[in-house]
Amino acid sequence: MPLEGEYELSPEGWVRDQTEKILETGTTESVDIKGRPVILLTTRGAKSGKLRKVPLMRVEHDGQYAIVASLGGAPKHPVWYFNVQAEPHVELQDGTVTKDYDAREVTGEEKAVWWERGVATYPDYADYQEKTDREIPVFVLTER
Ligand SMILES: C[C@H](OP(=O)(O)OC[C@@H](O)[C@@H](O)[C@@H](O)Cn1c2nc(=O)[nH]c(=O)c-2cc2ccc(O)cc21)C(=O)N[C@@H](CCC(=O)N[C@@H](CCC(=O)O)C(=O)O)C(=O)O
Repeated sequence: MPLEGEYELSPEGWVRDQTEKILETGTTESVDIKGRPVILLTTRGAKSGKLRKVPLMRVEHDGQYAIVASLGGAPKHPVWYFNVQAEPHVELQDGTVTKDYDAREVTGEEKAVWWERGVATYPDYADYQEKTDREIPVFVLTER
């Protein structure tokens, strides 16, 4: 059951541009970061109830995805992290396909495995973790 409601795009210019391009072209393959693939996550705003669309790096394994709340190694979690904590039902678009997922924050050994997969997909994640004391959270998404 897809998430219903009006959505708002990021106020962050370059992110908004990439999100708009994905929406215009209908595929996440229309954008990339340093040649690495991107997915589009839709979350329910924890306060506004609005749908929030955020592009994230594509980290996939056997049909499951990881979403990494890196925010470039900033000291604070991205706002979408709190949205997903509040409402784990999210939508993820990969290419032209959008499906519903349940998000679960992972820790310990399970997180280590997914973190490696993330760094293998997008090496900058390792640099981001280096530059902050904040432990960068990871959610694993399982299709509903
Ligand atoms: C700027 C802020 O965005 P954010 O949710 O903190 O997310 C910051 C970034 O993570 C987000 O811009 C990502 O898309 C950036 N980003 C990545 N960010 C990552 O963290 N990890 C990635 O792997 C990643 C990859 C990526 C690839 C392409 C691209 O274009 C962007 C990429 C935002 O949208 N704020 C809104 C509010 C958003 C919101 O969810 N509001 C909640 C209220 C939340 C609250 O106040 O508690 C609501 O509606 O209820 C605003 O200020 O109006």
